[in-house]
Amino acid sequence: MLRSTIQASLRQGRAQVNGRSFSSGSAPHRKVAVLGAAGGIGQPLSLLMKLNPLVSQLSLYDIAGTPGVAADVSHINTRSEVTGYVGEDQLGKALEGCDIVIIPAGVPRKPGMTRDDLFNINAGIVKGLCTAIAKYCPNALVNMISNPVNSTVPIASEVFKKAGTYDEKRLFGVTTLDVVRAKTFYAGKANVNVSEVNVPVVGGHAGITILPLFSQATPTANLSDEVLTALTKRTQDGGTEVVEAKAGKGSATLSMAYAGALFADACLKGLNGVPDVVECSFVQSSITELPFFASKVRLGKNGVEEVLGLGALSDYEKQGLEALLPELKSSIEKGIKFANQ
Ligand SMILES: NC(=O)c1ccc[n+]([C@@H]2O[C@H](COP(=O)([O-])OP(=O)(O)OC[C@H]3O[C@@H](n4cnc5c(N)ncnc54)[C@H](O)[C@@H]3O)[C@@H](O)[C@H]2O)c1
Ligand SMILES: O=C(O)C[C@H](O)C(=O)O
Repeated sequence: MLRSTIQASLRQGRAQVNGRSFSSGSAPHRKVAVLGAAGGIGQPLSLLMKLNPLVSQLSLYDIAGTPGVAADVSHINTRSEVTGYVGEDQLGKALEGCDIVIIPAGVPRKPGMTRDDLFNINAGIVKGLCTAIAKYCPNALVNMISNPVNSTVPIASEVFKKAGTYDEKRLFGVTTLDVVRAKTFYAGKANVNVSEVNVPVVGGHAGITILPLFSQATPTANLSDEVLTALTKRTQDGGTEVVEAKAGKGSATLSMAYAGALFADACLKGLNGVPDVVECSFVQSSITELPFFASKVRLGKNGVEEVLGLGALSDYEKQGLEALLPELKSSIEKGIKFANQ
């Protein structure tokens, strides 16, 4: 995964693509943009994308502060060329020719807020950025990090539909942090090596809409119902745990940058033809009655290659699925309505 790719890059300047090893210079050209690159997530995410040998051009955009971030990151002796863009006038140049656009632009939560409380500010930011994506890089894969993801992804889809550029295979809500948390918390309770753990997390990205499927976790462990309930709640409240610990100074940034870099790396591998790249993501879906849903997704040369089903659920998980559908439905509808106002 990302860690081994980075290690390979640092040691040898080589990248693995589709089972073949390229020197960094001969891996396919890939331009990646980070929108919101000077922020709490944006800065460490820009650093991690600079370390990824699959990226040849790294475009860092924000409304302020990007020249400094770009100058700093650009001194790292890895493959990609870094350019900073600041202000709306430069957004087009930042986006032109992008293969992947990662969006962590927008305000984070403070204690006592829900992700939906961010809607009023972030919905407009996302709408503006997606309008520009439709114009300047309509074929890019979009990795949406800005909250509330359950609404910002539907907003993006409507903006792209209106522009005539919507391709459901290319739009992703980034839910990787939920998977990262579920793996970490599970490994602690199951007493297994965290690097070997896999746990699908489905649904959406807010409170009870986050549904970790610990019944499918590997390596298997015989955990009591009480422990499984506690693990589920901790995963659902992981973001709030960080918001409260930061006490008014924002939400998860470092773990999110890690998760965002993992997901972008998976998208790059898919684009480059690496087989069997599977990650959970909030995408257009028909596996439930809702138009968007997070589940395992197989990534390929055009983005989403296959949305995988939920698999067998425990009774507890079935109840969780029933309980999350109304909230997720209303968040999706809120995003769609906003985009069409
Ligand atoms: N999907 C997830 O799992 C996840 C995890 C953590 C945080 N988030 C979300 O990510 C977002 C960013 O969080 P953060 O901690 O980095 O916030 P931050 O305030 O530290 O950074 C946000 C950045 O966005 C920039 N920005 C604002 N408007 C912009 C615009 N129109 N164009 C480009 N850039 C713009 C700001 O200048 C700032 O640099 C929040 O909405 C947060 O809730 C999502
Ligand atoms: O919790 C938040 O507001 C940020 C993010 O969605 C997270 O899960 O950490």
